[in-house]
Amino acid sequence: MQYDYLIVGAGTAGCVLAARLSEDEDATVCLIEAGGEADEPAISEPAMWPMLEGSDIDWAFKTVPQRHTANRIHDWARGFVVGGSSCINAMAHVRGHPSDFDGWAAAGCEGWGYADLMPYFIASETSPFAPSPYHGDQGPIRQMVPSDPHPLTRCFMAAAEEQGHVPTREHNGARMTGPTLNTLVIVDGKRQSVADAYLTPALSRANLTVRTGCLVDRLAFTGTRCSGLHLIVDGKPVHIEAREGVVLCAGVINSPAILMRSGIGSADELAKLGISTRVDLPGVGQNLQDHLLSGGNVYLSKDEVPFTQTQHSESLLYSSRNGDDKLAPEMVAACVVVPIATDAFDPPPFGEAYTLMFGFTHPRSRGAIRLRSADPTVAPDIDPNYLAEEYDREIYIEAMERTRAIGHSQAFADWRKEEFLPGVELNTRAEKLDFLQKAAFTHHHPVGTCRMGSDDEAVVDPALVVRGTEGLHVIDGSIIPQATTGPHNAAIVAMAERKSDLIRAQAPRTPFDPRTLS
Ligand SMILES: Cc1cc2nc3c(=O)[nH]c(=O)nc-3n(C[C@H](O)[C@H](O)[C@H](O)COP(=O)(O)OP(=O)(O)OC[C@H]3O[C@@H](n4cnc5c(N)ncnc54)[C@H](O)[C@@H]3O)c2cc1C
Repeated sequence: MQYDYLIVGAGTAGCVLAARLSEDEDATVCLIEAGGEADEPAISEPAMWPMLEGSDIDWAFKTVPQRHTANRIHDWARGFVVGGSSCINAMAHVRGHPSDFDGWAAAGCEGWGYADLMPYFIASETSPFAPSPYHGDQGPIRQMVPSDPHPLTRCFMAAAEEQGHVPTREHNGARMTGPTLNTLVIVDGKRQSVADAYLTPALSRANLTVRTGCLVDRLAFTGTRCSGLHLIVDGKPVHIEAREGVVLCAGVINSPAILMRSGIGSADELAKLGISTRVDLPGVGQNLQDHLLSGGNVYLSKDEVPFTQTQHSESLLYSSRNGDDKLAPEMVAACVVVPIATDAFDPPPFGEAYTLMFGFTHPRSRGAIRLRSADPTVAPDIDPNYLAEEYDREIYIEAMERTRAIGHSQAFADWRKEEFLPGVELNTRAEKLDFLQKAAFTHHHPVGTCRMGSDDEAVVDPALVVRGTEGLHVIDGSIIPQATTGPHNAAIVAMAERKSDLIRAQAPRTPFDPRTLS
């Protein structure tokens, strides 16, 4: 079997690539996915997303015990289905702060600054905020803002304002900082995955093939050129060839794992597993970083809490220490209309409590993905190294204190019966940290393990080609050099759009910064 392009992974990035590359009728494209079709009905029900964790469409990864979170093992969900993690995520559409992308560009990722990506953010969306220089109204990703917000959502935004946070119209426009309603990827009450938005409309093209149930083991090479893939299909090895190139879109855990199984990684580490080195690239799998949330600041409610009309979390508050929106906000808080706690605590029953979740946006701790075996069915070691850096611990404590102040505000007086978690005075720094170590959980935003850059440690260059190879591209959350302020789905879509232009040798869209208009 031979195609022009092989795309590994039908997740957020893979669906965009498959749709864009197959626009060229002369190019044959095969999209290869380990999971199955997205036929689980709960995928499209926005309120059901927490139930998808641990289900058949989740890879259900686990971290190694985390030294700085009470030696707890953290569950890491990742979509194992056409649509990937966009089928199981919380549907929040947050681009990130302009300085996130400008920081990447300044660090050697030429072409990936805010102005470079803005035309792609705009082209990828149909926004309720259009017309606006910040937004588009013709793109595949259709968004909404809750029209009848949950009563606790309204309280949260009023309480944040009471605490001095100036409201903002939306998170993806002129100012990110401040309480506002979440922009959500929900259409007519149903989740719109990136597969729904990009892949489904392209499926009738004769030059596009989607193969599900195919686990990519490793890459095939002719010299330094990546020329195909070795797959496992129904337990049997299958080889498939690429004339033009292979695009890895297998996500933050599996893209580096596939590279390492193919001999691209640290020569020393590969040798320990009996894998011969093709390219000695020690950066593969390194630079793992993730946003931590906390479950949390939980309150017992005076009245029964109504069930969500969307996905339980209709508002977000990004905030910074100095209130200056020119810099990326360091903290995030959200009002979730159900009780949320880790297994270190017994949460109150549904309907009787709500949660103010909080976290920090720019972790400095770095971890790694490491292969445990050359066998593709063995999950790698996942070590995010949570809270290893002092800055992360300090900002986490600050985020908790600021969020508790919001929770104790007058605006919540009609709902707040009592604080359930932490629920007691945490006086010393050690007490606060002890609580957070037990309450920490992932915000589901790991990135960084095939970092792009121009330096020797980078895995891909700014064209997103794996260093030391030809015809081998990576585009997914793994290439992000530093986490953005928000979740990453919107940024990965925009980056995948731009990468599609690069692969097709089309000139990238003209950079545009709407801030220069005001
Ligand atoms: C529970 C949860 C909630 C989240 N909430 C939000 C949110 O509200 N907003 C937001 O912006 N982001 C959110 N995210 C994060 C966001 O969904 C991800 O950052 C994004 O989808 C990642 O895209 P990707 O292309 O990097 O990888 P993925 O979408 O994970 O795609 C990778 C694909 O590759 C396939 N694959 C992997 N290995 C192989 C292999 N060896 N062979 C074949 N196929 C393979 C996988 O099955 C998968 O389909 C959330 C994530 C989760 C899990």
